[in-house]
Parts: sequence; C-alpha cells; structure tokens
Amino acid sequence: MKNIVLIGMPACGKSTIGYWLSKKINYPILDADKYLEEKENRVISDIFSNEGEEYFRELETKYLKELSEKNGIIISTGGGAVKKKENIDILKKNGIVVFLNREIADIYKENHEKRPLLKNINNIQKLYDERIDLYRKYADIIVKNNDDMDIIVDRIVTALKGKL
Ligand SMILES: Nc1ncnc2c1ncn2[C@@H]1O[C@H](COP(=O)(O)OP(=O)(O)O)[C@@H](O)[C@H]1O
Ligand SMILES: O=C(O)C1=C[C@@H](OP(=O)(O)O)[C@@H](O)[C@H](O)C1
Ligand SMILES: [Mg+2]
Repeated sequence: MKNIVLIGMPACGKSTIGYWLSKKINYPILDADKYLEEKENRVISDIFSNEGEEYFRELETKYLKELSEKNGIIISTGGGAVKKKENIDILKKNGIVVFLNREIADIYKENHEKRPLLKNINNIQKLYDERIDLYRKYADIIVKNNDDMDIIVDRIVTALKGKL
C-alpha cells in the first residue's frame, strides 16, 4: 500500500487535514515535524535558533527517509520538504504526493508562533515565490484548500481513487 504525502506552504493545512484524512480512511498519520521533535526530544524552533536551518534540514531528510520506509500511512511534511529534491525522490518511491494549495491570504491569518521562518510575517510571500513551482512540479495531485476541512478531506479521497 502506498503512502499519501501532503506537501504545501506552512499553514496550508497539512497537519490538520492529514489528521482528519487519517480518521476518514483509517490510515495512520505521521506528521514529519512531530516525528522529528519526538525523536530529537526538542522543538523545531529551538533547533532553528541554536543550530540553524541547515541542521534542521539534515534532520528533516533523515526522518523523511525513516517515514518513507513505512507503507500505507499519511505523511504530513513540513512546508520546506520540497527544498531538497532528495526528499521528494525518497517520498515518491512509495508515495502519492498531494499538494494542498491554500490562498496566501488565508495562510496569513493563522497563528505562526511555532514557525521560526514566519517570525517575520512578510516571509510568507517570499517562501511562496521560492516554492510554488516546486509544489506544483512535485505534486501527483493538487487539491485546493478553500472550504471546510471535511469537504477538503472528501476532495482528497476522491482525487486519490484508483491511485493508491
Ligand atoms: N480549510 C480550513 N478551514 C479552517 N482552518 C483551516 C483550514 N485549513 C487549515 N486550517 C487551519 O490552519 C492552521 C494551520 O494548519 P496546519 O495543519 O498546522 O498547517 P501545516 O501543517 O500545513 O503547516 C490550523 O489552525 C488549521 O486548523
Ligand atoms: O516551511 C518551512 O520551511 C517549515 C515549515 C514547518 O512545518 P509546517 O509547514 O507544518 O508549518 C516546519 O517544518 C519548519 O518550521 C520549517
Ligand atoms: Mg504541519
């Protein structure tokens, strides 16, 4: 059984919608950021402020590798997983990649306290400009997140039919 891999901008809904999708289709959900924090016994913002983003990216790749070895799970990635082609190659070996596409205006409104890269809120547009082509390129399926979450979950289920 293939994995379902959620990619997209920070606060596009990967973790939350991944959780509801897992309830709906009975797949275990593994959130890559939570997995990393549990394995390292630290929070991401602490890793960013002490060792920096580069070190976080190394850990991210290490744990995406571990998660990709599993089957039949939902993996909610961190928004920067697309920065390394290596990550996507790993995730795609055994996974269908779903890009959750949410309007920047909606992303702005969320609480970003735990997102070190969004300490400066203006960074959202910069990250979007850097990454949008990557999200599109790596997606097997693109689902708009512009409605209630149960509707989005149903959209993902429909889009995945016959692909798993
Ligand atoms: N369709 C939606 N309707 C309402 N709130 C949403 C929707 N999609 C995402 N959110 C909210 O946006 C916030 C960020 O979502 P999260 O799942 O943490 O994003 P990500 O994991 O992609 O960074 C959460 O508070 C979540 O409840
Ligand atoms: O966009 C990014 O580079 C990041 C997004 C975060 O995950 P979310 O996309 O779940 O916020 C987390 O992995 C880290 O703070 C870096
Ligand atoms: Mg998340």
